[in-house]
Amino acid sequence: MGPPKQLKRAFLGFDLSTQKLKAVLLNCKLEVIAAAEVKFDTDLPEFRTTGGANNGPDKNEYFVQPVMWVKAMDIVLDRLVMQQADLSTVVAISGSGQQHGSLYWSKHGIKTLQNLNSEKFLHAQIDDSAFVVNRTPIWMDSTTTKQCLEMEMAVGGKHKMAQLTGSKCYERFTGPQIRKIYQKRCHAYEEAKRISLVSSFISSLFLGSICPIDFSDGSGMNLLDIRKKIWSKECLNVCAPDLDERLGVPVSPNTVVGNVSKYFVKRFSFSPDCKVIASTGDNPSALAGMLVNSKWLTISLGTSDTLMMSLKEPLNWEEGHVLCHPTETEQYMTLLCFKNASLVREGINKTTSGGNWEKFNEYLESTPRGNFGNMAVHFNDMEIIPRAQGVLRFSSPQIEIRALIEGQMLHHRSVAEDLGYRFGQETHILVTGGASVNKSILQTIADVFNSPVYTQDEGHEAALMGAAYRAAYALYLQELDKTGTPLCYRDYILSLTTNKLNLVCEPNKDSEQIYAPMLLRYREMARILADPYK
Ligand SMILES: Nc1ncnc2c1ncn2[C@@H]1O[C@H](COP(=O)(O)OP(=O)(O)O)[C@@H](O)[C@H]1O
Ligand SMILES: O=C(CO)[C@@H](O)[C@H](O)COP(=O)(O)O
Repeated sequence: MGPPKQLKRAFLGFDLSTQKLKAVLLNCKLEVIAAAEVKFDTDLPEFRTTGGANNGPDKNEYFVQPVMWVKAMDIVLDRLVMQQADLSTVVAISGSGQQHGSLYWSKHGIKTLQNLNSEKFLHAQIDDSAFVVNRTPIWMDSTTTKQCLEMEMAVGGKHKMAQLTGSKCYERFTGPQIRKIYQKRCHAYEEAKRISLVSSFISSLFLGSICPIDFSDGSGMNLLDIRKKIWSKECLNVCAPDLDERLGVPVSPNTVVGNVSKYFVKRFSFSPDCKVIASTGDNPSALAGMLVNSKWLTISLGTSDTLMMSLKEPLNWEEGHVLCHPTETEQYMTLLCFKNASLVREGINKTTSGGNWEKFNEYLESTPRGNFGNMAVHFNDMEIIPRAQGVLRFSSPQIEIRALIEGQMLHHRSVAEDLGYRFGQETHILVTGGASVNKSILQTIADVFNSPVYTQDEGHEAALMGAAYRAAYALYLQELDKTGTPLCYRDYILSLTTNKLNLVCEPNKDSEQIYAPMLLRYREMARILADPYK
């Protein structure tokens, strides 16, 4: 006799971020029982990505062929099966997707998705013909300045846009990107029957039909009224015609959107009762995976560096983003995103240390905090806040590396402080993402922010864990006796698992003394580089 049925329940989470597709299978105690990943640059070289993206012919143009993500899903599922993962025990699936990217489904693509043949790979069916745009814009793209201005002007200015949607128009946000496609490729826009975000695309694959967009990731589009949680008619009208029918109705991130499609039942032995939950953006998902209260500052060092906090009420920020919260659905979260992040660190690691992070850290640690006042700027790509491009470098590897890491963290702190954040010993910072394994970088964060830095014990990134946790919670809500009062997300997840936090670094005593004057100088440097237009 096997274990009782209840104990065999498993939750499956995906994270389709910039550089990889990751999958994790959790048991009923939310312990990891299998995990797999597909790295786009090396596992799918035929798509010729660098850091998960393709460069377009225009300056600051970035795209991805959506079939790469479909193929990655075939491979990651096979890799889970190769680890003997029993997918028949999965009771709920959810995902986390890089934010803002959009996929444009053809009529044929939607029909194919609804009638998948389980004898074949997904990518052999959901191929180029499933999408009317095969160079799908991703978050790194910043070629929509014109569309941003047009949209802001039409709704009454950038403050009005920010008040309504949580952000002024940003080039990578989906609304301006959709408008650009409508203007430049009008025929393709007309042929697009539905538009998915990367997150809702993940759930669509499992559902076998187009899945709605959730409020939280939907807040990264400049199209959603974040207070009413419906598409803003004003924004839709200034973006592109008949957009509401292409987007569908937005839903709560806790929504059970349906059962897994027959394709997965036949090909991977999923139970026909397995539920598909709306997926969300990777930053909201990271916040869901971190399980800390609203007093914590959370930082993700993925391809982008992001700073996030939970919020009870929306703020009216001039810069940065306010999104609907992914788990406390009446609440909000703040997000600051910096584009020149891991890929810049990786580039400098290659040129100074032959790609060896240990050597990189030796250089970093061989220089004193404050680096004799030397601070670098590495806005290789157009930075998001401020909108600035330009580089200031140093010749010795020791000075160069400390100037880079301190410069990046000073930049993050100065932008956050300009928006009203305050940091100090009472602030607690939890860090996740690929670069969070690097203790020397974490020590620099502790010093520059003058705050203790923690990591989670999971061994897997928060965005990925957040996807599987959210699947478990949405199912709990659905299964709950209608008369019962549900636990909130955090209490429910913490009733099944503990949040093991490791204190990794504490700030040195003289941190504030060293970095306060550097912060002032850094602000000035970033201001000089900032594009005068915005
Ligand atoms: N030891 C390390 N030190 C610093 N950065 C690292 C280290 N290991 C991995 N990284 C960085 O992590 C990044 C990938 O992070 P990840 O969170 O997986 O990205 P994403 O989720 O955006 O695909 C890489 O670009 C790499 O530079
Ligand atoms: O644009 C944003 C957030 O607004 C990025 O943070 C993307 O969501 C990509 O995330 P990572 O791949 O860096 O995690």
